Amino acid sequence: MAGAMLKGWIGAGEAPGRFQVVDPSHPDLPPGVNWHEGPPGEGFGDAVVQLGFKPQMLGDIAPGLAGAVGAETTLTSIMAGVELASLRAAFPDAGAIVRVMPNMPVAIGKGAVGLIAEDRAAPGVEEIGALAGKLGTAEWVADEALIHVLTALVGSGPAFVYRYIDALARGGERLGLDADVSRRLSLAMAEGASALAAGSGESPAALADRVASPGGTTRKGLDVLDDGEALAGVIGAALDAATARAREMAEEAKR
Ligand SMILES: NC(=O)C1=CN([C@@H]2O[C@H](COP(=O)(O)OP(=O)(O)OC[C@H]3O[C@@H](n4cnc5c(N)ncnc54)[C@H](OP(=O)(O)O)[C@@H]3O)[C@@H](O)[C@H]2O)C=CC1
Ligand SMILES: O=C(O)[C@@H]1CCC=N1
Repeated sequence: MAGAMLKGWIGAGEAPGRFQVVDPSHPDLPPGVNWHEGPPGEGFGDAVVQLGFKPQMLGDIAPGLAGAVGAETTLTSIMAGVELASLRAAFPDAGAIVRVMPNMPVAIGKGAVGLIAEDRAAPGVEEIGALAGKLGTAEWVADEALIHVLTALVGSGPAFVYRYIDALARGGERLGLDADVSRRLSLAMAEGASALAAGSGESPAALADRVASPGGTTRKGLDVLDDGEALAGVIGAALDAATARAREMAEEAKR
């Protein structure tokens, strides 16, 4: 995920030399990005430090980093579940702390990013919002419980959309289309429908009705999706499950 953000920032015009990656194994990095095996001996100073490893690794990795994170350092974390209080406990000397919840489309500047800060007024926090804005659409929330929801909606969301597109493609194939043709057209349809909705003043719900010509094909299909709130029910249940897992991960990070 952190690599996708790096790609997004460089694609948005940020100089690769601005970025320093700290990772004991040497990852494949875009040309010009700097790599370090460990944190700088003199500390991170006034840099923005983003934690991009798995939440389950916090307990192992934080002790080796915390000494390099001082009051001038702005700390950000993209870890699902790990709450601000857990980050503060692991990095007691950090300056501002911000949680950033991105998703994979940040790599092409089309991300959706949720943010919450320990203190919105702290120095360095506005810069994090501006950096997130370069990756797509960024929104601050004030209640940390909502970051768990955004983890499901925004972070996991692309996977749910990919399942939907895959189901469309498989449906087309079942009805006789060549598999590759069905996949290409399903993707193009989903991309076009999203782009049109994003640029329209109308809600997706209203647009769905506009596609449905009276007595036509779309209404018949919508009737299936809407019957007993079938689609809303299943998507809602997926969001519930993913949000519940984020909350569970928050508890795990406190142990
Ligand atoms: N995948 C997604 O769409 C999203 C993920 N997230 C969050 O992003 C984080 C990463 O997830 P994801 O990218 O899926 O998982 P990955 O396993 O792909 O990424 C983990 C990263 O951590 C690095 N890493 C491992 N050990 C260390 C270490 N000791 N010090 C520094 N870096 C280390 C790995 O580097 P290497 O490969 O070189 O070992 C790798 O780049 C998680 O916290 C997740 O919750 C948030 C939103 C969306
Ligand atoms: O699946 C996960 O836990 C991470 C967080 C959101 C997307 N991927």
